[in-house]
Amino acid sequence: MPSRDSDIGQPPTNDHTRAATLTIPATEWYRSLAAAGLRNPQVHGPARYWLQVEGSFTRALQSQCSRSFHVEVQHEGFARPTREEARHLAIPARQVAWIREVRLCGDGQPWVLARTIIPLACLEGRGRRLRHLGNRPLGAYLFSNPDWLRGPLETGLCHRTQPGQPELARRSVFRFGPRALLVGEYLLPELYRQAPAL
Ligand SMILES: C=C(O[C@@H]1C=C(C(=O)O)C=C[C@H]1O)C(=O)O
Repeated sequence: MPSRDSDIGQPPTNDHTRAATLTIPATEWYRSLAAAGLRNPQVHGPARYWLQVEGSFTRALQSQCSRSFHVEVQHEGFARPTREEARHLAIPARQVAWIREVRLCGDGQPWVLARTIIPLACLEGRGRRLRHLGNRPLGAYLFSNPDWLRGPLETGLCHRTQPGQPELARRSVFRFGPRALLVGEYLLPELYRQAPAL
């Protein structure tokens, strides 16, 4: 079912700066790349590798960098997920979650915008660390613990309101027993319009 992402804490979209284009637009999610491809064949272009890469996305981005990789936190804190996100995670619609929005930057440039919804149940015990990641990539936490398992990857088509905003996205739920968190990764054109990935 198509859904809308929230724009929690984002700068106004009529601000014609690069910062304003680095926001997450409303996105429709599809269960497969093929299903999204019927709507937008771009998913079969140079972005395809990034929409499907398995394992740590951070690792994949790091191997594409020639100089450096870093994470820039945009917003982090307790807030309400969108209704669709809450439904997807099977949490009560009004319950707050820890919401983390970051830019994943390669060679000094933003390549990916990421939005992660971390329900309260994930923040207990060792999960307390999830509130204190700062500029350390979430992937390092998730992939250092083999108990966290990723569910199927969905493909997202974004409704851009400005050039330079992400057009294509991917997301998946990570589960550890009864705990589940939702990671969305929105690809900026700078990532896949450069030299072809692997
Ligand atoms: C989930 C991963 O973590 C990456 C790091 C993120 C963060 O630090 O917030 C968010 C999305 C990811 O692409 C990964 O590396 O696969």
